Amino acid sequence: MSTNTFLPNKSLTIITAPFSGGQGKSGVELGPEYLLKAGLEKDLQGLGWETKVVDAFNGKDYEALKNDESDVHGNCKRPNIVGEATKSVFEAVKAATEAKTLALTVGGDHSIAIGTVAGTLSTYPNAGVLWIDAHADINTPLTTDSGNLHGCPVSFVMGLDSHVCPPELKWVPKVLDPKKIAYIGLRDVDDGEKKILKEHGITAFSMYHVDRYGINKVVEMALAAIDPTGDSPIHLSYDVDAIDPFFVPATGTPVGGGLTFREGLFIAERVAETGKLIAVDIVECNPLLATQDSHVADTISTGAAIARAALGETLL
Ligand SMILES: NC(=[NH2+])NCCC[C@H](N)C(=O)O
Ligand SMILES: [Mn+2]
Ligand SMILES: [Mn+2]
Repeated sequence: MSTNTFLPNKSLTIITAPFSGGQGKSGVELGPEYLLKAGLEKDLQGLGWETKVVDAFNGKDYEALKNDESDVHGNCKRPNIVGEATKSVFEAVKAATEAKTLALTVGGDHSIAIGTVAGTLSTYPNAGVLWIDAHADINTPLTTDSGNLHGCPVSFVMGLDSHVCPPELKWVPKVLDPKKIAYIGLRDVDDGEKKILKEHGITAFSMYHVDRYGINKVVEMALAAIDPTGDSPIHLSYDVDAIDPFFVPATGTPVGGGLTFREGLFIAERVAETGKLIAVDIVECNPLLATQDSHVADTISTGAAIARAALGETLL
């Protein structure tokens, strides 16, 4: 029995997506390995979930392909491997959700959410997306300054500036309605992204709003925005850099002034409580960016704690 509206059983597919091609730094592909080594699967079984681990890439190693200098299209870096890897992630999430299991995808950088969000929406077209992040990740091939595709996943699933979409990403279904996403934790949003958020009327709560209203009110407002009628499944896409670098130091694009550890966990706890969560992404843990040993343990244990909270761990 499950207390989840959309799942007949507490059945979970853990999808590993060891991918770093959405940005330049090595190490974020080790996220899944570190989280699993820390006991994530056992912990989730302990919460009553029947688990299965699936490698989205079937053993294919994208790291060796990362240095191909010809893999560029306009401003976008490595569209070829991002296109291929995210397509595999899409298939894995689609299969997991179609099989009526909850899809927990462990990254990897946030570009993999091109595949996770598209996969979720293919099974549940009216799903709402909660995007927890310091960044909006809604740059398009035209607005991106860095060229890193982990800064662009939301724009691809929305189909923004699709006339300049790299050929390798043309497979991405343009399925995300701007009304069906809400952000929490923003504090480093590029000018072009601010314009997009405004133009499309996208619900976005920055750290200012967290301070202004408190995390509880912000989560309520975010949930109400993506699911006004109360019957949408929820996809939680969680970039660990939403949480302050004091707690999560080992991540590629840390930004100060973030969520506290408790605020970060509360979001996951509250989403679990809705009984409507059908997919989770945990991304951007990069153990190689630690400058002291405790940084790895802090970052990985926070990522694991978010996953456990989202899957029903409570304090009492
Ligand atoms: N998933 C992330 N950590 N994204 C960071 C993106 C940073 C910046 N806005 C960019 O587009 O490059
Ligand atoms: Mn981020
Ligand atoms: Mn992100």
